[in-house]
Amino acid sequence: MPEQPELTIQGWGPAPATATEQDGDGLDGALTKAARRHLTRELGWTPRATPPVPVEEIRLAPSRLPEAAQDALVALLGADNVRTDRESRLRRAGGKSYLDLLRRREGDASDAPDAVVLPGTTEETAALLATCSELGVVVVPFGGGTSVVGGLAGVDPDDRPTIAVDLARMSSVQALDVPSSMVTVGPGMRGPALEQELGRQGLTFGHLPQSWEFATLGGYAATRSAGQASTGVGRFDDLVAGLTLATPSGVLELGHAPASAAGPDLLGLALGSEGTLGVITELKLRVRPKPSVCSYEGWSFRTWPAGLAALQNLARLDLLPDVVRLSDADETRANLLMAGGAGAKALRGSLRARGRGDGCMLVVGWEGVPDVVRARMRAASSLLRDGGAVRLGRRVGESWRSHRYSGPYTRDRLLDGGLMVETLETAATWTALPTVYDSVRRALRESLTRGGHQPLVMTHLSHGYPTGGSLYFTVIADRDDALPIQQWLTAKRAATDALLAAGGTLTHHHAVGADHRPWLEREVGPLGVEVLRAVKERLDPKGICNPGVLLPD
Ligand SMILES: Cc1cc2nc3c(=O)[nH]c(=O)nc-3n(C[C@H](O)[C@H](O)[C@H](O)COP(=O)(O)OP(=O)(O)OC[C@H]3O[C@@H](n4cnc5c(N)ncnc54)[C@H](O)[C@@H]3O)c2cc1C
Repeated sequence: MPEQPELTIQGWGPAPATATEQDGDGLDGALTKAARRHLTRELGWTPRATPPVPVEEIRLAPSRLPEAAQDALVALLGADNVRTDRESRLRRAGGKSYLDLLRRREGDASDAPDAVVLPGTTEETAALLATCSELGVVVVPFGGGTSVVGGLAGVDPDDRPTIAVDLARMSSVQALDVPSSMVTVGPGMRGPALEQELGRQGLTFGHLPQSWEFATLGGYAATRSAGQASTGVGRFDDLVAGLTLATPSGVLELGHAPASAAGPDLLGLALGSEGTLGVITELKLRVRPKPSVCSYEGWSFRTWPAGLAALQNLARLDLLPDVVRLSDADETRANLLMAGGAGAKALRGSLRARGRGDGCMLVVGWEGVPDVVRARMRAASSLLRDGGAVRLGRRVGESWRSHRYSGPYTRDRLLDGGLMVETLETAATWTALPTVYDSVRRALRESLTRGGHQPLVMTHLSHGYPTGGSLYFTVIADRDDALPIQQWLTAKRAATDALLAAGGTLTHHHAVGADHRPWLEREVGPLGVEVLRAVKERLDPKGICNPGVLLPD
């Protein structure tokens, strides 16, 4: 089993996230002077050190796992693979949403599992699920722990003991079928390790979400993730050729041939099942040759509607680049202020000189063989110019590419400095996108206005499709230190109601989890919920598989 770094308990990254106080306000230089000025002025925020409590002070209740149940699990998996120690339980407590981070930073680990178990094979996992079903022990599959929708909350209406099933022991490549461009992997494997193995054969998988360093392949399948290059390579669900799902009622092997007409697609039931039907124990994934050319560049539109119209036109003609990321004016300004340095200053100056203000930045990326990349770039560039865009060049594209995993590290520092920072996402048709954009921004601004100051709501469109795209909102506000959880819950409720009313989907790639499940019926209808419930009842009759997520109460 390859060693993979553990994710820190109270924030992001492999090292313990403790607030360092070099400049006295917890920010540790995470903001440029210009960005700091912008945030203090816009948000009415006073930078202040609000570090997390020391990890030793996080409150953890004693394990409720009965001794007989623990003995049964040890008999199945061996003592090393059944853990009830403090550190193992704390590391599997919840995910990495803003609410998760707030709780952990305040010293609350009430959502920690009673034990952590590590099965090594599909057979062991199936036996584990059957045993837990008999014993009435709730099972929460645990991949990388990067859920941002409360997917690991472990809430059980019957308050039964809960174990986290960590898939870390199943994290290697099991087979590589080069002629069929298919790799078989364990669900606990992470992207960097997979890319390293594939790279030796001149291959790549290419699924690159911002959580890439820590999230697992099983987690991507269970949540229907989308990576930054999904416009080109497809969503994670497009990349799954088959999988094995161990359930309390037996094992399902799904997806055999490259395509099939043998009835409805059961593979689709497992994708996005968020641990409610069982544990994904093996994945067959589509891979492709490593691109010989990767070309990233920046463009600028005068306005957000002009950018949307140009992307819609590219989508219609099947000319969307592999990576597409159009930032609105607020996100563009914030990114330029955050970038600092001579390059960003010069760029702002040049845009202003052309009378475009900061504009709306578009980052595009093309990958593949040189002739094809060149032809696609030429055709798309001509349409972007026709749509009013000016080319900013490769430096802008490469700068985005080299910083694309840094956001969550910066977020920890902003939380240390007294800010609220969270994201949410949706997708809508090209027709509905402008209304969804306006409605969600309005809802967030109205619900988070404090002391006459509105929050900063920054948006980008990424993940383009022929029929529409995904909108990703980042919200920054002065934190209400007295009621921080309530502050975000109010805003989240308002934004979710707004996006559904305007025609957006409940979630484009973060999944439903515990946080979105009250709205699932509005997305799939009452009959849709009943169908999902019926499937769960057949596969998991005792309701032990992650009961707190996906399906509404
Ligand atoms: C900073 C940050 C950036 C992010 N960026 C993106 C992004 O760009 N794109 C994106 O799509 N998502 C993103 N996410 C969300 C998150 O990374 C994804 O949802 C990811 O797919 C979760 O994978 P994981 O291995 O961490 O799963 P976990 O968080 O461990 O689990 C997520 C859910 O899946 C279930 N599960 C996990 N493994 C299995 C399994 N083997 N079998 C059955 N159920 C399982 C869990 O029970 C849980 O309900 C981001 C999250 C963070 C914190």
